[in-house]
Amino acid sequence: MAAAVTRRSNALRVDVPDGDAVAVSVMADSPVAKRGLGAKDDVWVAADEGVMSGDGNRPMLFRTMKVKGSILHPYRFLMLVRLVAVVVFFKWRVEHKNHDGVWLWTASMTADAWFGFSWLLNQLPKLNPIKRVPDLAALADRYDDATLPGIDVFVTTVDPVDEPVLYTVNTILSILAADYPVDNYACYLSDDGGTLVHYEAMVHVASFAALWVPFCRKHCVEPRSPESYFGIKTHSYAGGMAGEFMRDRRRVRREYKEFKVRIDSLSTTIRQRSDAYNSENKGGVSATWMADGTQWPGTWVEQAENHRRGQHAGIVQVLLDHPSCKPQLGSPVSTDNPFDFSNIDTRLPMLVYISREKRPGYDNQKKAGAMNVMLRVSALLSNAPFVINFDYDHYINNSQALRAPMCFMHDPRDGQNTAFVQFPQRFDDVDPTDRYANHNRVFFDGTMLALNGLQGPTYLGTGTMFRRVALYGIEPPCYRAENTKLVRKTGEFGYSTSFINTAPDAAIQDRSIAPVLVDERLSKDLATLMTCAYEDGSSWGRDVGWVYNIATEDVVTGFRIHRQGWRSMYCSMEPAAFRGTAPINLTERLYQVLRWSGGSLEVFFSHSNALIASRRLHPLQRIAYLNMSTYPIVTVFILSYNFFPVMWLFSEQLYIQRPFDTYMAYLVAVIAMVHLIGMFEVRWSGITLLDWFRNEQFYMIGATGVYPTAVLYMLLKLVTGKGIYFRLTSKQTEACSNDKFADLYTVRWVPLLIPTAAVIIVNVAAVGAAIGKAATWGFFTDEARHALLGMVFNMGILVLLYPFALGIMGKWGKRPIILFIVLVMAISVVGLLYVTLHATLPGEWSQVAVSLGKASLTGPSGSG
Ligand SMILES: O=c1ccn([C@@H]2O[C@H](COP(=O)(O)OP(=O)(O)O[C@H]3O[C@H](CO)[C@@H](O)[C@H](O)[C@H]3O)[C@@H](O)[C@H]2O)c(=O)[nH]1
Ligand SMILES: [Mn+2]
Repeated sequence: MAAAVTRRSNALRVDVPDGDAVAVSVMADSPVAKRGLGAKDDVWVAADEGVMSGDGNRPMLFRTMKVKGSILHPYRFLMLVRLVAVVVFFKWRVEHKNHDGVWLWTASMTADAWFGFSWLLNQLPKLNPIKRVPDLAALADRYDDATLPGIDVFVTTVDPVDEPVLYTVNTILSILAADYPVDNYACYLSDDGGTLVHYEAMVHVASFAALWVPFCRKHCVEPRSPESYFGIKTHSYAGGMAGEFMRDRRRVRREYKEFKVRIDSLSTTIRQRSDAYNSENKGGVSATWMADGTQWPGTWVEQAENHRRGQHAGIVQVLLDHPSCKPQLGSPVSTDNPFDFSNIDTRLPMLVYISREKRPGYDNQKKAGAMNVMLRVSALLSNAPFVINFDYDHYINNSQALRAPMCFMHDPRDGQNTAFVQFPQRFDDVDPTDRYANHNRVFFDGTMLALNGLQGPTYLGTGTMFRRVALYGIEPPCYRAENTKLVRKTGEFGYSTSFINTAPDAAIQDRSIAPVLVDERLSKDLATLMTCAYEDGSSWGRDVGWVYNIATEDVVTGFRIHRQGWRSMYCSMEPAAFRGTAPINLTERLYQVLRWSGGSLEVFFSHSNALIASRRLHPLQRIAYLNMSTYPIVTVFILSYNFFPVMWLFSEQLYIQRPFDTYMAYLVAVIAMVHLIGMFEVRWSGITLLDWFRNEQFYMIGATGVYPTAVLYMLLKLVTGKGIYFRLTSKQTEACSNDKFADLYTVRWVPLLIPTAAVIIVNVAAVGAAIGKAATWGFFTDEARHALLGMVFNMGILVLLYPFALGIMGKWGKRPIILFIVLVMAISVVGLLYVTLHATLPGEWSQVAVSLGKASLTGPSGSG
């Protein structure tokens, strides 16, 4: 297998222009081989790792990189400078209290204090970014395939329509074809919808995999999700059988097309079959029938008692048995087999379909609940010491990806105390300019590398490998007494002794998977573990497994693990380990951010508040979690500032702070410094300026509409005690239509869009009013200058909200010029209106403002 690890450098490049015609050209170097370890880097340098810890002959399995001094030192220095500047600014403001507008002054002082504080929370954890690169060659030297530990792979899905089955089957195929010893991992699909569609899709997957997986192995195909693989026009080919490769590829492609047709028609097939059975069996219920003529135990097409979404039995089906430990070579070419797999191991890893029991009256706890059931069920079937989880739409993009986390878990330095390895999330099918910052690079390449230098990245929900015992709530070895019991109190893990008995084995980190026989007793045990009632009175959802009652189960589950003193690692690898899809529709994207921000606040008001965590939490990690659970609050102040220009419409001049010019100078300085620091972050995280700018824009969009909603929800929850209902993020609903980005141009109006739209209107009006004022007073007066300075602020907001404006224009958004024309027209109308109204009713005008806010109005003479 070492051949797969050290790739050949003499690769063939196969161009597939169109259809089945394939052209091959020889390339000097495969791009895959070039990237990775040896690449020269002008930002990251190897950290001095001193003398190797642990026993001298265990090699280090990953390399640590830090930001080189010439970037890091000025970056840190700037943070300090800004801190001082903010303090000085604050002091100055206190010394220059605005006596004739005290309320406004006090409010803005409070806002600025919060801005300063939250900036500090956000900035402090970024003092020491660290990148870690797994060394797969070192891992291969140390562990041959037989000694690599077992892995249970979990995939979750709910609805075959909202979460298109095609994504799920590709995810599963990429897992089955991964480059990891096939008898040492198992793949589980949890289907929370309990539909026959998913089950039969898995039956088809199991049979198509018998072709797809050997094909991938034979020709070292990458990536191993067929949809992405066949979507790529150019392939680097690392094998020596170009001609055969092209023939095989063409055939597999044809088979894949047929496979897709079968998948697409599943719901029709099932409906037709069921109709046929149901008409035979007149008078009975309208059941949904399986291919073998039995009734499907899950949900039915025509929902019925015990067969509906929230009410059905639990199901476990082993679709592919655990393979034997000896390779099974395929057969050579023959009349009915066009593929030569005679040198290829054709075994497939274990594949299991699960749908947990659903009963009315039980909160199913969404993804967290599903994960916990998988954790228990897999314990009886494979009980691997490591588990990795994926959302239905996140496939393995780099077939080596399952090996990489082992470099961290088995490293002599802190491997034993590493609870999970998080990978960055990368996305396909995002519009080229990434209008809604779906790639989230600032977060994945900035924030996470910063945490990596502390106690480790947070758990992000998908693409994460866990140590099973860490999920069981066990403490890390560094804080664990020699013979700690795995189960601390009776009932903690629930009442199944079969399950509890698996725990000690799960703790053996080198354990491989031993096949089990699913007999009647085991089936009964599995059924018990899947019931809703199983968790009653146990610690599941709190101290054991994925954490419940928080809209974002991921951050809080990671937090519980960090709180116990475990660390985590962020794994950077090229090509990206996994890839997924992201919602490119504005409304869907906002709902996603709403869930994240609402979930964050819920964490703050729960027993998972970072302030009360034990001392095992790294001090800066604590600050990071504090930041993560309070960041939406800032919206209260941002929104107030954004609506503040309303005052400018009515008053001639209104000062938050005087002297106004000094105030502006300070303001510009502290804001500029934030962005200067941001530029350093752009530099060390390696993102583009566009990534950074999109992030700024989307932050403002979130802060005007989503975060306020999240804060409101949180207040409601605190008052009423009722949790938040968050719906599933549906992605790429138009995946099958001709326009790949059609979703970008669909507007779905929801109340969530209103506040941001209002902010846009207010600020457009304010720009108009500013121009109107300047025109009334003459452009070169002090007053006009102030009005125009304010206008810069309005324009800034509008630039940040630009993607939102495009979004609500729907398909008109394809022609941004329309937006500019509307903008200019709106500004002119308001400007003209101001001039005319000012000329006719100047007196009452100011009265309105006075009554509105008891604000101080400075007469034309009162400039600052
Ligand atoms: O009752 C449920 C609801 C969801 N899911 C699965 O959970 C995953 C998350 O999906 P979704 O709820 O749509 O959230 P996303 O916004 O797509 O996901 C991001 O945000 C979530 C919450 O922070 C994380 O759990 C995810 O891993 C992360 O990718 C999907 O695979 C779903 O199939 C279930 O299994 N059961
Ligand atoms: Mn997802």
